[in-house]
Amino acid sequence: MTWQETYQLWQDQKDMIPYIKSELNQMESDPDALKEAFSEPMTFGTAGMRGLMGPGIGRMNVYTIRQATEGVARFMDTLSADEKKRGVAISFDSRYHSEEFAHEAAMVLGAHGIQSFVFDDLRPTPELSFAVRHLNTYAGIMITASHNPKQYNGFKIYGPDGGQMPPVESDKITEYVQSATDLFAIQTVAEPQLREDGIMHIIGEDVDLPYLQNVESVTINHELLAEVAPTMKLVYTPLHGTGKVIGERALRGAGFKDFTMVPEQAIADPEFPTVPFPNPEFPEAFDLAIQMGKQEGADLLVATDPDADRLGAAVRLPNGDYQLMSGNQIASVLLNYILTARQEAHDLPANGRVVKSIVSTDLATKIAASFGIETVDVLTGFKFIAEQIKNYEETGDHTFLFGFEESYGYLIKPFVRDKDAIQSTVLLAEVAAYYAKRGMTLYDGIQELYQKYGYYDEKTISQDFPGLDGKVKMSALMTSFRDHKPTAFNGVKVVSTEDFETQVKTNDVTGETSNIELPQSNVLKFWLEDGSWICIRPSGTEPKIKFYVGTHAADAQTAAAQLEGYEQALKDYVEQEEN
Ligand SMILES: O=P([O-])(O)O[C@H]1O[C@H](COP(=O)(O)O)[C@@H](O)[C@H](O)[C@H]1O
Ligand SMILES: [Mg+2]
Repeated sequence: MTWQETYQLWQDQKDMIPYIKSELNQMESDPDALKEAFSEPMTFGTAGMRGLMGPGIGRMNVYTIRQATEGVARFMDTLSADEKKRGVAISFDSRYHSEEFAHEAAMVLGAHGIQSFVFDDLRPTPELSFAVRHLNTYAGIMITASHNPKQYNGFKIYGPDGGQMPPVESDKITEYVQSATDLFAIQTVAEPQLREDGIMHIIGEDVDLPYLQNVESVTINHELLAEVAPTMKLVYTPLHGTGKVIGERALRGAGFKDFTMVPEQAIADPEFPTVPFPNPEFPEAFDLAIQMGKQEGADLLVATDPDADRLGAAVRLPNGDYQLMSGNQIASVLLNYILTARQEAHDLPANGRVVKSIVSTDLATKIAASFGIETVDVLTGFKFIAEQIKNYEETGDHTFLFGFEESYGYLIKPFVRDKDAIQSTVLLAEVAAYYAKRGMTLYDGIQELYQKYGYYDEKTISQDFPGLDGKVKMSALMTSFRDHKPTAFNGVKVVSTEDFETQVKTNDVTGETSNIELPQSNVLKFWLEDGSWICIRPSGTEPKIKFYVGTHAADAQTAAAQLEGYEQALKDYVEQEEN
């Protein structure tokens, strides 16, 4: 079907939901938007299905939510009766239509006789992952577009282990989703009926409490907490999202009493009115927290994204200014603290493993190695970290110690199988307390690690490519990197290249090749003669290409200069290829 035919089909629908109908009418004057919305269906990317909201098969709306859930339901219809009976846990964030989409999903599942357990109000993504495990449901659905701009929404899908489904599973679901071709014929059962029949259940405090108990279990040094936590000054911002209730309770539970929430940002608001993007990766996310921190004299500022799986932090410097920490830095201090504590307690398993993505800092690998612990690199997407944990559990070969991604995602304990900004906030506050006791800040802590292991510096640069046209351009740029493969960056030779699409690693000096044992993905990683690396991949959650650079040196200035040189070389290359 051409996009025009699909569009016509939508226009011809007699009983379309009125607000979607009027949005459709408004789109008429914008042929580009129409083409984009009606050309290609939504697909599963790094973190489920995510896209702009609006009418069309390529947009997030009630009909595409019904279609995605119908896919899940058809898949569950193929399970054994016992498995199917376990049902699906559902949560949602503070975005426009999130609650509505969550309830639509329950109504579609209900039409298949599948039980749903829906949160009574917004809850974080990690709590949904926890709920799947705690309630022993067979799947989970989280309605969120995480930190994306307000026009977006998404559908994260979880398997029985509580992890986001890896490609093999999500491809299976996709087949079922695609089999539901008539979006307007998908059956739903009204909510009152579902509740009366005991098919739809509302959950809330009954999951909050055990989740918070588990969160408390990530704290390590209770003596230290009793001494330092009550007087440590913190500022917390949930950036208008789901962290507000749970985050506060988690911090209090760990003994942190002296903290303030940024009041404007403690209001769940789909407009995200106080930030350009509700993403702790962007320094602007900290503007209000910094103002408040200065008023309160706070030691530590923490920010979680709208679905509370990402965590950013800033620490007070002696001059009263605040220093933002990167995801890699936060992960490094957390990891070092965990390994040190476990070693001191003679509780560091020899088969322990740290799991991180291929675009995250090698400092972690170095820290872990100094404790005799191996680090495993996986593709971008926390689902791949969850997949490792599941494997370790099934085989008993390894013990999960810590997982993280540079994009502000960390997991300490596997009672959640996705990145968890709530448990990470609590442990990071404890680590801050530990340094405070030594007269240091978290920032001093990372400097100490650099002194010991070398200065690691990383940067992620994104270039936006919106629209259908953007997809073509991104693909052309990736092709350029393959066809006109750079041989050096800033005069430093490329010594090996990993192409995760062909799953081949090439030694560029000898020409030897070897296989990459990771799933296929459109990612390129160039390794340079000095141990630095440059990685390029289209984002799976936003219309952009991400360029990652990682380097290290014996001192901070050299590392920063190297990073700058590689960034410039990369920009020059892209500019040249684009012209
Ligand atoms: O957006 P979130 O917080 O759900 O996070 C999601 O997207 C991030 C960015 O992915 P990409 O680089 O493909 O855009 C991933 O690192 C993460 O694992 C995934 O859960
Ligand atoms: Mg998120």
